[in-house]
Amino acid sequence: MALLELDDVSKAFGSLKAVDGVSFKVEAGEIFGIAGPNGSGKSTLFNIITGIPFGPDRGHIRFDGTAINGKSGHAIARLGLARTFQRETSFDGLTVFENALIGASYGRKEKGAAAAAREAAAEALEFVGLGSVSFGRLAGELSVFERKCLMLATAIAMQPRMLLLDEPASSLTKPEIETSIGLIRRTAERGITILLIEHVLTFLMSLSQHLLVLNNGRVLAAGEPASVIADQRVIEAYLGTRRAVA
Ligand SMILES: Nc1ncnc2c1ncn2[C@@H]1O[C@H](COP(=O)(O)OP(=O)(O)OP(=O)(O)O)[C@@H](O)[C@H]1O
Repeated sequence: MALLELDDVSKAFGSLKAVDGVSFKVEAGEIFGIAGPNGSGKSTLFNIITGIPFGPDRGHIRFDGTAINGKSGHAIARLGLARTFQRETSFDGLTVFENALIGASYGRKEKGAAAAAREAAAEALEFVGLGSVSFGRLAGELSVFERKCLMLATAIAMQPRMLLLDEPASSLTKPEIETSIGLIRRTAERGITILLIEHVLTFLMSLSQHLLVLNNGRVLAAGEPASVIADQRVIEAYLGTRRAVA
């Protein structure tokens, strides 16, 4: 059984069909990439999967067999589905550690939860390379790359089964993108299934086992990444020219 399954999912804003009859499955343990031109519906798709800030108008979404469409964002997160955002989001007036602790504390109610949350926050920050600045820096003082790492750490500290990453490479330099690729690969090696939206095609190609391309809210092509980017419809709609693929 797939970990995440979308069946004929749609979301409209007035007459604009932002996501239009999208179906796909993500298997446990894989990195599944989603590409598409600006405005093709990628972020809306993440919004309706996570219920933040809204669910789909129609269609079915199942996470590990449980129907999640119509559930609140909190309920979906508690099932083990975490996300990051396209823009770096953090509580800028709190320390790096306090930010990660918010993620780590989420939904924990067991005995010793506070200590376990602190341990999870510290481990996640160490994992993304922010261990040394946990207490000495406010989130608002971090660079764009560090803020993206903090978002990732906060999500990992929630100990999710699946992580939705919205354009993790945007605004990063080439060396930062390389570091980010390694980090996402190692996140998957922790057993976290990853659904990844990205514009940077090389980023998607080097990470994804499956690739899906959206255009005008619909699935244009899906499957093994090399064959998807060689698809003439994808080249025309998303990349513009054959040269852009190389
Ligand atoms: N809350 C909203 N209200 C109205 N229209 C919206 C809303 N959110 C998205 N849209 C529209 O839905 C379409 C899909 O937007 P979406 O942000 O999902 O695309 P995207 O593929 O993520 O684009 P980008 O790569 O530029 O982030 C766009 O036309 C956008 O303007």
